[in-house]
Amino acid sequence: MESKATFQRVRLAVTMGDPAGVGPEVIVKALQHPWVQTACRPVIIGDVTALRRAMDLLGIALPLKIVHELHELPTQSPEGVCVLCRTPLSLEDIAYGRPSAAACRETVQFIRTAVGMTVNKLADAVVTGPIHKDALHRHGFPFPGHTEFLQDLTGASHVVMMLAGPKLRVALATIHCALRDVPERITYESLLDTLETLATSLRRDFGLARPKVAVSGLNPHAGEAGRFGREELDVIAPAVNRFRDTHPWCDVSGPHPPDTVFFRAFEGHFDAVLALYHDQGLIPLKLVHFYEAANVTLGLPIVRTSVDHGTGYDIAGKGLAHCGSLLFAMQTAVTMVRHRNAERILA
Ligand SMILES: NC(=O)C1=CN([C@@H]2O[C@H](COP(=O)(O)OP(=O)(O)OC[C@H]3O[C@@H](n4cnc5c(N)ncnc54)[C@H](O)[C@@H]3O)[C@@H](O)[C@H]2O)C=CC1
Ligand SMILES: NCC(=O)COP(=O)(O)O
Repeated sequence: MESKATFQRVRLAVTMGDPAGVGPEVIVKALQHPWVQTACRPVIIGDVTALRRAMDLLGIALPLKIVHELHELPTQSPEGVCVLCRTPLSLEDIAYGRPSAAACRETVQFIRTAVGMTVNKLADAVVTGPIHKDALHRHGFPFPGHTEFLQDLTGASHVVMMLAGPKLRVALATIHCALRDVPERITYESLLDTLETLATSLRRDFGLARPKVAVSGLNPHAGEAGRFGREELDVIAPAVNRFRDTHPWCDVSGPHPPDTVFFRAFEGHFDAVLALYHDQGLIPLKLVHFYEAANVTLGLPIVRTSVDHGTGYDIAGKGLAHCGSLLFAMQTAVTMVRHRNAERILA
């Protein structure tokens, strides 16, 4: 029989991501970490050929417990690493940096399977490895990325992308769109929706009873009283004021000058910054936390975290990829699951 501590390990459905990228390598490296052995029970959902190739590359021999169907998943911690691999790919299918149609098809199935497992309580959270968006799109994947695919799979009404590191959390008001489309996408209503999802998650998933959220401005110096742009006066400040009035439990402020708000958050003044577009938020985040940050989808009925990096085709197969982001993504998922469980018990 398993000890109580083992029984309470959080079950993570970890997708490999693109087998032609760094996903398999970072998984093999992360699985060796002592924290993984004690705090969680990962099931790797991916391709066993790619996993074995990564182990050979790194000179790391992990005992594998390979299953092909969900009903074969062990109900207790198995000896070795549990891998769910439905259709093994050939080495030709997964040449580094050259994802085939078969690999792209499987990559999407990994995500679908992990979400299904979590929705059906066979896992407590999904942790995703990196996918190559352009490769998947070329093979018919209709979503911009995981975030929108997971929203569709779970029927969530509103989701927000947040990247979280040890000292800085950055949520995004817009995600994958051209810079020229950003201003028109930042509306009073969209900001209120994003703040609602962000603040609710900081409270529920991260245990912050009164989260401090800073909203960034869009223009230099947050518009300098309208001289460098009017979005702050016309849209952002009214939304922040409205949210503050209706959510006394959230300490929301802004719009702040974008050039200093991330530094202030890094110094501990805020729990999260709401950035208005992808690179406004992710450049500072990755500058300070690239090897130790997770991407988190807020607003889903399930917990989902991810690595913060992409497929790294330029280094795939060289053994250079750092596994810190995957480890942090797994740790963040465990933290979120524990907070959600505690809330359920208290409710
Ligand atoms: N979580 C996900 O699924 C993500 C997927 N992507 C996708 O990945 C693809 C490639 O995107 P890029 O912009 O080139 O970003 P990338 O993160 O793959 O690579 C950027 C740079 O970081 C390095 N790098 C990446 N992962 C690393 C690791 N674990 N350790 C050390 N260095 C690492 C690469 O060698 C490269 O120099 C794109 O299709 C993009 O959409 C990008 C970010 C996240
Ligand atoms: N820049 C973050 C990113 O591209 C990850 O997107 P997603 O696949 O998690 O939606």
